[in-house]
Amino acid sequence: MAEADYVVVGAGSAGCAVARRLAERGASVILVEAGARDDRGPLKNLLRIPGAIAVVHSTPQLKKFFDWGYKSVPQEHAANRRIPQTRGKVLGGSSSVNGMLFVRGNRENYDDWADDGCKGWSYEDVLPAFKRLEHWEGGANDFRGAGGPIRVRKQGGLTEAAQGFMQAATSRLGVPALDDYNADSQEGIAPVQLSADPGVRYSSSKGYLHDNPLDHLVVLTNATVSKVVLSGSRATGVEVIGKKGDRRVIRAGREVIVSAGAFGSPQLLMLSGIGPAGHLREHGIEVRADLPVGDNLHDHLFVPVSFRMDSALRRPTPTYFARGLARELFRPGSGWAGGSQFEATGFVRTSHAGSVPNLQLLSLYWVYPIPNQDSDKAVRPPSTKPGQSVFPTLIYPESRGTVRLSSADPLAPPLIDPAYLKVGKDADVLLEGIRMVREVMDGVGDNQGEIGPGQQYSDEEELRRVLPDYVHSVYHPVGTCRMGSDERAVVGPDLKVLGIDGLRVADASVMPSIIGGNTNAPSIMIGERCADLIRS
Ligand SMILES: Cc1cc2nc3c(=O)[nH]c(=O)nc-3n(C[C@H](O)[C@H](O)[C@H](O)COP(=O)(O)OP(=O)(O)OC[C@H]3O[C@@H](n4cnc5c(N)ncnc54)[C@H](O)[C@@H]3O)c2cc1C
Repeated sequence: MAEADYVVVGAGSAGCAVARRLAERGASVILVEAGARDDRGPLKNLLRIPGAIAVVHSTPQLKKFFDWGYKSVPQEHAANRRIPQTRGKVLGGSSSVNGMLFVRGNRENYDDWADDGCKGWSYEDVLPAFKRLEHWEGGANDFRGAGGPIRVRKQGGLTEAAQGFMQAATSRLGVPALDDYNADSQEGIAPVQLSADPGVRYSSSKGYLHDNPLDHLVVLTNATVSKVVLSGSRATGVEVIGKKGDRRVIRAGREVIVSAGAFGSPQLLMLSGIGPAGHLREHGIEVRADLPVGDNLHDHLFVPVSFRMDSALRRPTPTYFARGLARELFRPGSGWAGGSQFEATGFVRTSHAGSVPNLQLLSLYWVYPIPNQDSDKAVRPPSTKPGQSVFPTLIYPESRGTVRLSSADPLAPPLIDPAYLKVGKDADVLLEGIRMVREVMDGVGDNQGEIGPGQQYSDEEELRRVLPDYVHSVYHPVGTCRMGSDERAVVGPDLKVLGIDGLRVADASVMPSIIGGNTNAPSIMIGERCADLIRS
């Protein structure tokens, strides 16, 4: 029987960081991942070349190799849509398939966590981990780190369309042009920062596993953990199902760390008897700890507002993409596919903002499918001519949903209900965001008019009526194994599962409330912090 000091479940953003940092201290570690390797095989370039990810996401035949394939349950307040819940199922997890935007969030987010029962997670507490995980192209300073595993740089070569958006947003919204939104203040507009080198995605697996491999960090792929093995109230290992359906147990001498993500972690805890007692009994699962696992699911939402602009340059056609990718294969980092499709971002205030900006704006050289990506009737791409989209993004949703088991079968997908737009204020913020984007982009550069949602929806009430069809998930689910100190908590501030020894959760699922920005860097930070906590 295989055994290690620590068994880490899930080689995603957080899991790679925890496993690496524990192994660096000399501990034996087995990292168990349900997906395949990302550094071998004929498809590896699709994950390495930054711009290739757009091809993966728009080609179902390719996406199925790297994605769990989840969809939400029908969303009552979002036109009953089953909205895709894309999650990386590959080494690196979602950091291998994401948009590479590197954003820490607002410093107040972490102070709020600390005030909400998460002692040790204030901004001052988490800053050292954020600095340690990165290699920032600008070098180390009071806020940024150098020499860490994840390379971070600004997107270069911005199109004129993006520059026009940035200038108009700063002047019309009265916010500063920022040099670094991951430094002292987030409020303003700036080029995006990417977890990438020119031509190379810096997923968690690339930074923590492949760049400087450690012999005593054993990585198992194509191995799905079906439950945490408990002896009384102590976790002693995990049960793993191999590619051919074979089952075996891997023992953990010291601890099991679950880093299976905001859907995988609650599902695995529930399969192991840790979750809402009534729900577990419905599925015939013996209750080991009655905890609110799977509650508090929340996610960011955006609405693409797209404009026809020749200055956005890129053409969403297969030939254009094939040429761009071919060029990257021979000269990495030399063309548009060596970077991201996202160009600029910003954090601004709607009338609903409290003490921090509550709307993220994101620009990319791309026109989005209309009305959405999951509709059978979607027009994709709506134009083969160049265009720019600006996303007003709801970063502090008030709606809360759940993750539940559909079955006690560990290979069955969980029931994911983000309850999008359940709280009316979430729609109000998005509608105001659309209005702001239209004001910013009015007459900018060579803007030839709005393609989507379209000027036919200029009336506010009309736009409110169709909004449920136009919202997209940013794929930032969090909160389902909430960290805290009260009855809402699943893990304590030390990330230990309450009532169970030798078991921690470390990934986006522990966030008590979502941060104001993209969630990859914070998830890696949680992995780093978990390793710190185990040491102390
Ligand atoms: C399409 C997309 C675009 C995104 N764009 C951005 C972006 O540009 N910037 C940003 O900051 N964030 C982005 N995100 C979000 C960000 O990537 C995630 O928040 C982050 O990766 C979450 O990290 P995690 O460690 O919680 O989970 P994950 O990285 O998802 O890792 C979980 C891992 O656990 C594995 N796993 C699950 N269950 C089991 C099991 N039972 N047994 C074994 N292994 C298991 C999974 O296969 C996966 O590898 C995006 C996400 C997606 C999907």
